[in-house]
Amino acid sequence: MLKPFSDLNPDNRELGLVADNITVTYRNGHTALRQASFSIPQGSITALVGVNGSGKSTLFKSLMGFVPLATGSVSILGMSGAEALKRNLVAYVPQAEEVDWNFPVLVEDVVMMGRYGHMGWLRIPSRKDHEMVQDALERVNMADYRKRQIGELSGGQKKRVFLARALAQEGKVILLDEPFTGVDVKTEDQITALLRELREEGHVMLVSTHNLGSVPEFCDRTVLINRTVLDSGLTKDVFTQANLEKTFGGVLRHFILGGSELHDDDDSRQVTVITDDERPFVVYGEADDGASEKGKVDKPQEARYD
Ligand SMILES: Nc1ncnc2c1ncn2[C@@H]1O[C@H](COP(=O)(O)OP(=O)(O)OP(=O)(O)O)[C@@H](O)[C@H]1O
Repeated sequence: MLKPFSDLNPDNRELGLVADNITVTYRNGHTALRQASFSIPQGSITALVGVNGSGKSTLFKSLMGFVPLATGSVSILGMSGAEALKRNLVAYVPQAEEVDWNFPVLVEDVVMMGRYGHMGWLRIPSRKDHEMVQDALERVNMADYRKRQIGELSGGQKKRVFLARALAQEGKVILLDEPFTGVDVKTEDQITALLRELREEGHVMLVSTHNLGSVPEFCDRTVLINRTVLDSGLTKDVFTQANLEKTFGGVLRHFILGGSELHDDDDSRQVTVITDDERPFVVYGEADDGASEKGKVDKPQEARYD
């Protein structure tokens, strides 16, 4: 079990993650994020949603201190971003493409890397470090794989190992860059169940995803991004059809099923399927009904491309 937030100043327990007016310009002069601001409280899961190249990974890198800020600041659990990173409070689960899977390292060694910040400079693991690694692997159901080479695992298993590394680190803020890409539905469900548990324990999670259908299912908050923050807040307020169309523009696939394709009577209701090519976001109701039922479908069949 992870430690409670007892080591934090009691005045700061409510504060989660605040990005205030942050701008990131890469060395080639490209500004990937401009004046982006949002805030999320503790005990929440926030979806980070935007098209390819909209700056999601750049935002994660700026929160991790991997790229410098041209403007603005980051505050984490009431302290500066730099202080929170120094105190090992922020854990990062990278995109699969960012990891060199040919590097010969065992699963348990990857998870032990999460403990480095808790060890002395000789990096000799203590009994507690070994216990934390074992607990973390058990929590993601990967304990049986701990002596396996990381490169030999499936995509979903690798994701779970990196999630275990974040747990072993005891990060209070966990940044997950596309944790569901290349993952089957069972693993996705396991990961979302774990994220829900971590939310109950008060963690702050920011999850980038193209899996639009899963956002209303488990993310209580949403940040919409396209080189800046377009909107942020509670998912029920922000994750609307109109906002998604604004965020994705023409990139999104958009199907509408209605009339005789859906009903054998004169029912006027229709199903709107919005997809970024992973699991779609489905809106059911009258044509202009913003308060429609929302859910997921695995595969839109016989859909008319709109
Ligand atoms: N190291 C870099 N140097 C210069 N430009 C970069 C660098 N990394 C990313 N970019 C550019 O910044 C923009 C944002 O990229 P980023 O990787 O943050 O997008 P993303 O939203 O994570 O995309 P995806 O959904 O494809 O993962 C893109 O135009 C990208 O080409």
